[in-house]
Amino acid sequence: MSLAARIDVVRGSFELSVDLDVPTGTVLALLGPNGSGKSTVLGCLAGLIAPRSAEITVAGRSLADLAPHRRGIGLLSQDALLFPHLSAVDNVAFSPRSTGAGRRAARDLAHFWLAEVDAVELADRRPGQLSGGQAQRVAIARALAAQPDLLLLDEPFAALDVDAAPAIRGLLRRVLKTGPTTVLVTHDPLDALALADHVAVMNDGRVVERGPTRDVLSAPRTAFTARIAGLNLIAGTAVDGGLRTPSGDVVSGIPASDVVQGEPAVAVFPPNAVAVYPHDGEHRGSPRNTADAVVAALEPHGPVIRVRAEAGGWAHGLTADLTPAAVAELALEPGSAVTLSVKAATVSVHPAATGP
Ligand SMILES: Nc1ncnc2c1ncn2[C@@H]1O[C@H](COP(=O)(O)OP(=O)(O)OP(=O)(O)O)[C@@H](O)[C@H]1O
Repeated sequence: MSLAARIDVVRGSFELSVDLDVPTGTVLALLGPNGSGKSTVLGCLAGLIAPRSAEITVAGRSLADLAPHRRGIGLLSQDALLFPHLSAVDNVAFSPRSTGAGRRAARDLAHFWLAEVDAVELADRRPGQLSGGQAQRVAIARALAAQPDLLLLDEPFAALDVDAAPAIRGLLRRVLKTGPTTVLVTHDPLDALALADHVAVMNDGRVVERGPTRDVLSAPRTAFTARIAGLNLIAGTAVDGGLRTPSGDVVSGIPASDVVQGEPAVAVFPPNAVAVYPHDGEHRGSPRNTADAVVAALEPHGPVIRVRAEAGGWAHGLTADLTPAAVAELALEPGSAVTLSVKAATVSVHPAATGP
């Protein structure tokens, strides 16, 4: 059941215009910052937000003029939204019942889906007796028991605590392998990497980059996507063995096979590929990928400290991940003068995006 959608929406001063194609049985992640329009897209697909104009087809069936409950769409949001007065199994049985299944058949189906999400032992509990993670398991079973043609997931881990989220992510990964065509809204690139075949990166109501998840997130072609993916990105023009920035610096790296010299290109590397030295001139020996900079900010980032640098040339805005011990040893603080060094072997060079 493939999805093809072209959606135009106006909400106050916000205008959104996107088109999406999701092949049968695959997962598309809509990735983007707050307010980029991800939930608006889901709301239009589900029929909960009226677009200015929209063409939405699932398996060739046009949905745009159908009421929400006639669209064959399952929606899972951050909150499980179970019926509080029904047991878990009756919550799951509700959708097959409402599409005409007999009581017995609906219960059998509900037990099957509760087993699929490792929640059989929760069958007789009311939602008030479930943890957030348990309730979300039941909600996933309920969404899948309806056998939707299209499944919409709206930040399904956002309301879970850090211990529960990985288990539910793993569970969804398992059930979506053979599951319906799915659109997942998230602002977390990890969710996209774990669950989605393709990703569409949204900013300000537009898709700014799209493609296979791994390709987009490991080799972003726009600064915007690089920031979301947590990577450093330098734009310029491809030259032999790297790229030349607008200020004339050459950044050495390993060009991808589709890079054409003289064409716009981007150099991409992770923050842990950036070495930081005291600014003593010692490391100037390397002819390229070394730059003087000033520490602009230091922020904890999981187990490491992310250092953001300011510089006059190509190194402006770079981030480097250091251990707390290294930050202490270098006595880094905002304003510290440093030298940054990026090994060419860690820098990949790709063609720059030419548009969404
Ligand atoms: N009911 C509304 N009326 C007018 N504008 C709205 C309404 N709801 C949302 N918006 C605006 O639409 C834009 C997109 O919001 P949307 O919720 O789709 O973004 P999002 O990418 O899902 O963000 P988040 O990650 O914060 O959920 C925002 O600028 C928001 O202010």
